[in-house]
Amino acid sequence: MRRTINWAGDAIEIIDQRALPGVYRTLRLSTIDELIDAIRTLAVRGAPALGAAGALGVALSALIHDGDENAVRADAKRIADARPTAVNLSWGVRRALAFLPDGHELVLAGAMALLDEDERVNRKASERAAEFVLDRCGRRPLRLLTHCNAGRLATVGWGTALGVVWHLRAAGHLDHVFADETRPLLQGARLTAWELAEAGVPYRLLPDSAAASAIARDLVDCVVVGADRIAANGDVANKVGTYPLALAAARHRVPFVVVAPMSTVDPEIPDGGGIVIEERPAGEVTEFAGHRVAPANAAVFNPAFDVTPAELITAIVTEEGFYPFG
Ligand SMILES: CSC[C@H]1O[C@H](OP(=O)(O)O)[C@H](O)[C@@H]1O
Repeated sequence: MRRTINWAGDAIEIIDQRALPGVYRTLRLSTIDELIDAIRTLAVRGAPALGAAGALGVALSALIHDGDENAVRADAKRIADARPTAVNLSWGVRRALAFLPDGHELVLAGAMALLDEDERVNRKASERAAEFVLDRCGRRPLRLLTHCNAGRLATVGWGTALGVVWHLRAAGHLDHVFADETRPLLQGARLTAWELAEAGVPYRLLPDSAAASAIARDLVDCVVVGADRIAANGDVANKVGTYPLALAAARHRVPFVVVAPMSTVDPEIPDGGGIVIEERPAGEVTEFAGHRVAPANAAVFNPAFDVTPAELITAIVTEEGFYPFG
């Protein structure tokens, strides 16, 4: 299956996620400005995919600026600053920068190693999470609820939360998936539903505001989501709307499981209070499909993420085990 992001000779190639589900197209990003625009407009998105974008961005800059390390480091900072919440973006930039003194070829090799590692790590983390879900919920056809898109489109390949779906489906233990549409950019309706349909997995799309009712009405066996930054104490930043899901799951004793690679853990941040939450443009809320749905100049609160406290999370599952360790 095609990677969500890859190197293509002298440019970065991505699946343009803004166009899905209606149009499947790829974009070639040949400049740093094109890459930064793709990150900011969510043509490429999702923490692990952003890690790959950061690493490949440094490789592209090293190719463009051939030996001018200061120019590459300036580009690297611009790339890392493109979106503040997912730790993977700056992590991917740092991983590639470590090879800068060795020249472009080795920077690219370092970036490609990160891409190769991503799918392996996601398969391991999601396999571990699927086993946890079966142990907790029973080895029977399960009804999962997920939020936003934490599938292969959010990673280089395979996915994190949706990686659990692939494992459970293969084992015969999946009934269906409830997919939150995930306003305002509709990653659930546009991307998760598209991935599930492509894979032939039964799903039901729901408004975010209906998710707590689905849980309250005993329609959900387990909530499984991804993450963008995990603080040292296990507080999790993820797409806005995750925190209320965790509240509803806790109230109704439904397991709430976070699946993420260790690269999404930020040990430098002691708790969720230190995670920078990206604020996005008002137009994402006041317009829908190009039509204004609110009064002109309406004041808007549009955080792209929220923080779920560790005490509301049943398990954070990584390729290395259950975080926090010990
Ligand atoms: C597997 S990371 C996916 C994670 O990233 C998404 O945010 P965005 O679409 O803004 O990049 C969302 O928080 C997902 O859970």
